[in-house]
Amino acid sequence: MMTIEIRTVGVLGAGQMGSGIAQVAATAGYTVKLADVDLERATKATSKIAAMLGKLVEKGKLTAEAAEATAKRLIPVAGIADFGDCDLVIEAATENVDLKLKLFAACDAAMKPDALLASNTSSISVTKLAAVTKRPGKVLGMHFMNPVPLMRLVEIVKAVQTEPETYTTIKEAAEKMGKTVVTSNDAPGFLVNRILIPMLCEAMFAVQEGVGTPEDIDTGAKLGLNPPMGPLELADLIGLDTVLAIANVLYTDIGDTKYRAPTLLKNLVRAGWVGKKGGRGFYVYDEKGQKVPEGFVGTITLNRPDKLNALNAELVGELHRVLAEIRRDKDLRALIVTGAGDKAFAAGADIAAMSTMTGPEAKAFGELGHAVGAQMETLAIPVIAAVNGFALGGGCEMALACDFIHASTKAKFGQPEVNLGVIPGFGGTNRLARRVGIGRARELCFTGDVIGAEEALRIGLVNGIHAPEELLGKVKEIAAKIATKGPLAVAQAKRVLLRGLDVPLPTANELEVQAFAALFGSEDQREGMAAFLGKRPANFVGR
Ligand SMILES: CC/C=C\C/C=C/C(=O)SCCNC(=O)CCNC(=O)[C@H](O)C(C)(C)COP(=O)(O)OP(=O)(O)OC[C@H]1O[C@@H](n2cnc3c(N)ncnc32)[C@H](O)[C@@H]1OP(=O)(O)O
Repeated sequence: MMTIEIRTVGVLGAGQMGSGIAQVAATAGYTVKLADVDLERATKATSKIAAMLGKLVEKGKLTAEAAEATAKRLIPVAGIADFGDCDLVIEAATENVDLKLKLFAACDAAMKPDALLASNTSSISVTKLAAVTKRPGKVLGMHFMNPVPLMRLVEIVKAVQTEPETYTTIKEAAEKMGKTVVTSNDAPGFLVNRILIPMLCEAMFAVQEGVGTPEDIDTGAKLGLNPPMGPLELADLIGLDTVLAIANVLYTDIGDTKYRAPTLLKNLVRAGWVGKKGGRGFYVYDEKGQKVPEGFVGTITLNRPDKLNALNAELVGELHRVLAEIRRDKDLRALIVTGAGDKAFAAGADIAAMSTMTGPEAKAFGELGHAVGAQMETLAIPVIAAVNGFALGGGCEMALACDFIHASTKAKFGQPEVNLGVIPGFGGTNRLARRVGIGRARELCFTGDVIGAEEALRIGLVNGIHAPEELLGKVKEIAAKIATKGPLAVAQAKRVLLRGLDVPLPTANELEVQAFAALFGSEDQREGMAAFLGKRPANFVGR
């Protein structure tokens, strides 16, 4: 039987995998039509690939001429309808069986009869995909590894219906793209994921059962077994949603409980912590995809949930002690303050305790709260409030003493002290006025009104609001991002921003100039600028 000669390759899906496949196919000399849900996405991905090629030129791995010719071979298209002249289409959409079946039927309808159709699926039955087409003999699996341009393997998966000529042609195409081919029959997980996914899940079971930390598990695997990355790092790179989808296919199709997904994996995916692409999985990543070192972000939890974390002398005193300890910790780069339970950050100073206080006792209590506020404001590291519920009275005041506030959508803020015949006593009146303006602060303090998260966002009391289950994760991401920056610079920015509030602008500007100059000559200033010029991420040490 005659087989088609491959000149034009269609790639469906312009995400990480599809873009990688388009890049290696174009580099191999094929004309590549790249499609996604719309032309805009395909065009964006094509530009990104061109930029990647540019980087290879800078690194001396590709000539400028070759990069230009490769980029010219990449054509973004509006959709599947543009695949009519393609000799081979490689589908690289999300790992979802219903979606892939739909896309396969649509590709089949749009493509010329003798063209070949491949799926980059990592687990879905290729036989099932072939069966929805009118060309089942011309269908097979072409499973590239991530990142496609760097990974040498392509796993070719033969559907039951795949004709030998289809296999041979695709194998040659994969080899032309610089890949080594292994061949698998159509079975759940094929060859690579049949081995890999249970291994990744086993590492997750070990975390779930408390056998070891993610760091120890990854280090143990790397140094003991010699793969380039640990199983949890790899799971984060693949995407935890993808790992879960494949684990579910293995479990459902093979029917053996040894393939079940760990609850921990399911929960991380439910939380939206899908790994590197989402900024958080087993590890936290900054916007450049760099892993943020653990231990740089601390969390204080106000922990008296049966009283909605109401602040009595014991709790405020403990807070004072812990903050003094944090001040001595040279490793911390950001601090989060939040409340225990799902109802309150802190519903105020403890009314029962205050109800019997004399004037001097109230003064001492107020001064303790002020001392805590001052500690938070003058720490060298940023303090972020993650307000997970009620932040009333003293609770709102504690949040205001933090550098900035993020809140859950069900958070409530207010200074309701006037209802009790008193006024804020932990710095709330003046900090609230500085945060939201004197008029709004007056209204809140005079009426005792309690406002919701949306209103708090609108008036600038909080910087962002998030679904309750996402709040802490989002705040940790922000703290983790700060932890990657120059600690001395962050500390100076915090100091100048705070002190600048209380002095005339010329004095504030003078403070800024002094702080700016003081940073020069520090290791971090030299490192930050050298890293930029060297086109590499900076590694700040806080000196
Ligand atoms: C020197 C002075 C220093 C600083 C000045 C600061 C002053 C203040 O902060 S004054 C307090 C301001 N806060 C308030 O007025 C809020 C009081 N709380 C409430 O209005 C409600 O609890 C709520 C609307 C926040 C929630 O209502 P609900 O969902 O119905 O919960 P409960 O009321 O049943 O609360 C559960 C539990 O927590 C106790 N609790 C709540 N807030 C406080 C508080 N501020 N002080 C002491 N205890 C508090 C509440 O009594 C319940 O306890 P029991 O289950 O034992 O009854």
